[in-house]
Amino acid sequence: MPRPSKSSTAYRQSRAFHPDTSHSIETRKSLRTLGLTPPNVESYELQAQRCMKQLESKTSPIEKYIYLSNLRNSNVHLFYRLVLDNFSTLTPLIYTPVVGEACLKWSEIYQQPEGLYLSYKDRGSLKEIVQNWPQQNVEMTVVTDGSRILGLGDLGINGMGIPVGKLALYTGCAGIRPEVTLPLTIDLGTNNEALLKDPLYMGSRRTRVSEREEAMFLDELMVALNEVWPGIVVQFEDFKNPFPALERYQNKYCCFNDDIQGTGAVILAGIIAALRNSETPVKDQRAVFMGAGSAGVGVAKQIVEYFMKEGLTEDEARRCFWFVDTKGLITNDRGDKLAQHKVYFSRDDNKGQQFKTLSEIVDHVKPTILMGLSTMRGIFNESILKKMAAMDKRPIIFPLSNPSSNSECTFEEAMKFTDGRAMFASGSPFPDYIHNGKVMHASQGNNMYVFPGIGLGSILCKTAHISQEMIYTSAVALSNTLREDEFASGMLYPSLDRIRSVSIVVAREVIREAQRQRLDREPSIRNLSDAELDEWISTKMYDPRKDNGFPELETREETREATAAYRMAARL
Ligand SMILES: NC(=O)C1=CN([C@@H]2O[C@H](COP(=O)(O)OP(=O)(O)OC[C@H]3O[C@@H](n4cnc5c(N)ncnc54)[C@H](O)[C@@H]3O)[C@@H](O)[C@H]2O)C=CC1
Ligand SMILES: CC(=O)C(=O)O
Ligand SMILES: [Mg+2]
Repeated sequence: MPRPSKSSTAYRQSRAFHPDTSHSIETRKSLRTLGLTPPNVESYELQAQRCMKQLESKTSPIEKYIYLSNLRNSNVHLFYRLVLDNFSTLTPLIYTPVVGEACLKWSEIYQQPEGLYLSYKDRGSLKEIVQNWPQQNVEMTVVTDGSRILGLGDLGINGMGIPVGKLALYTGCAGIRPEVTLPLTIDLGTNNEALLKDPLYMGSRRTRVSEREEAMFLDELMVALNEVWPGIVVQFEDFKNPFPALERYQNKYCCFNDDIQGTGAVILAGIIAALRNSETPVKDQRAVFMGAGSAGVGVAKQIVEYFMKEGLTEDEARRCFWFVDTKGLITNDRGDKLAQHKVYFSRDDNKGQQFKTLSEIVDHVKPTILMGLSTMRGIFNESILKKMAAMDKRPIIFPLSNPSSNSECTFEEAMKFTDGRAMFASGSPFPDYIHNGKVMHASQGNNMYVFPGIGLGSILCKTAHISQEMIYTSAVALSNTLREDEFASGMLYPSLDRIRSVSIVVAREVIREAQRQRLDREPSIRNLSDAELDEWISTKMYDPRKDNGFPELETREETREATAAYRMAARL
């Protein structure tokens, strides 16, 4: 992941160069931007103060989202510096939950493309269109078909907010340079009636293509991306049915599915931490999963792997899980044809009984772990939470659906109805809650803790593909970053304020696993110690605190070239 060289090409490729009030007079002179900004040279602190004031003046979350999008598009370095310095405050505005609202309103709030759109009617020419992207070098893309955006359903191309938000976190959390990231939305139609009728909707006005047509489209896309940018890391995001693509591509290209694998890894890390506080041994854990989709199954499979490492056979591990979907508990004799991904966890020990409601299922299973990946706000109601608290001293309760409006319960509900005993993690952030005079902090079990490090590690070691072992390793690495003081205060994940150092550890361990499996193609880092590797990784990370858009240049020729390029990029 090379930093842009000081040459003009790289600078022409940088996304958002605008005259910046932090540029020195010398820089302004050499850029010939003197006079194009107010005269004072400002410190970052002053710029940040103004930005935060403007942000605070916006009264609704969506207005704050729009403000921050405009800032990212007009002064990328200032935006990322602000994000890094105010991570916990700004992440909910650029990612979940507010990105959910942004996607719902995308047709109305649209101001700029934000990424690349490829339509079904473009098939046969995907490579040509991909080459229209103005950056020459792209190393990381997040692609969605918009068919399952968070828990909000099929939003068609309005799902673009998700690749944009995820890639902003790649830059914020893992220092992947913004100009090498590509938000990508494929427009394969939508089955969302309201969108099809909305005159402002900007996607194809057709229902979704068939699974087979989508598969063929993705085949062409993967070839196109890899021909234009060999080795590009592809993150699949928010596909309604993501399993076939993952199976087809995971050993062929450098790619992974965030909802299955990233979520699996991050929740495993939370479970590893929670089990340290549980009095129930691993072999006696019983997990009820509300929701049997890509995330639910991805999470459970990852935990099965962990339980096996803890000494259980695969069958013993698999039997610790009970899955619930819209039709109730998933059993072999329920009478419907199960989707392929549900078969592995389907129960055969229900003795002909069928269980429909979560309440019945909780009574039947007596779970120690309750996972929510169902998009069903409030399904972990007072009665369910009280049952969990009655059965276990420290019940593990993870309402993971996004955005907050879809969460199976809130932090407050979980604390109130379990008398503050639940070990809790949610997909979207929840405010602190005071229970019996003690401030309780909600852990956020969101894949944002791992995908940036997985992507960074994969890019840096130039892995041939992203193996399941690399994903599993990322979970263990994340769990190892939780400090004892954090754990003692009830947190299951490290503080988001040190997400960059967490991402370095995740990236390092991902690289180590790629090296063990000989998937890596960066021999120069094979013999580094962990400390040296961490240092090397950190030198490769974009740091907006050190980069305000224009480098110190050594020669007159470099300055002349970079100036010309800068002016072109800024359309000056
Ligand atoms: N915390 C995190 O990092 C992540 C959270 N998620 C969230 O998890 C949720 C699910 O995502 P996916 O599994 O990818 O979606 P999906 O569409 O593949 O699966 C949803 C599952 O929920 C079940 N479901 C829906 N309504 C139900 C009801 N009334 N009763 C019982 N089950 C019901 C469906 O049958 C399906 O099995 C979404 O809200 C998503 O935002 C997804 C990935 C990561
Ligand atoms: C976080 C995430 O990937 C989701 O909710 O889909
Ligand atoms: Mg997702």
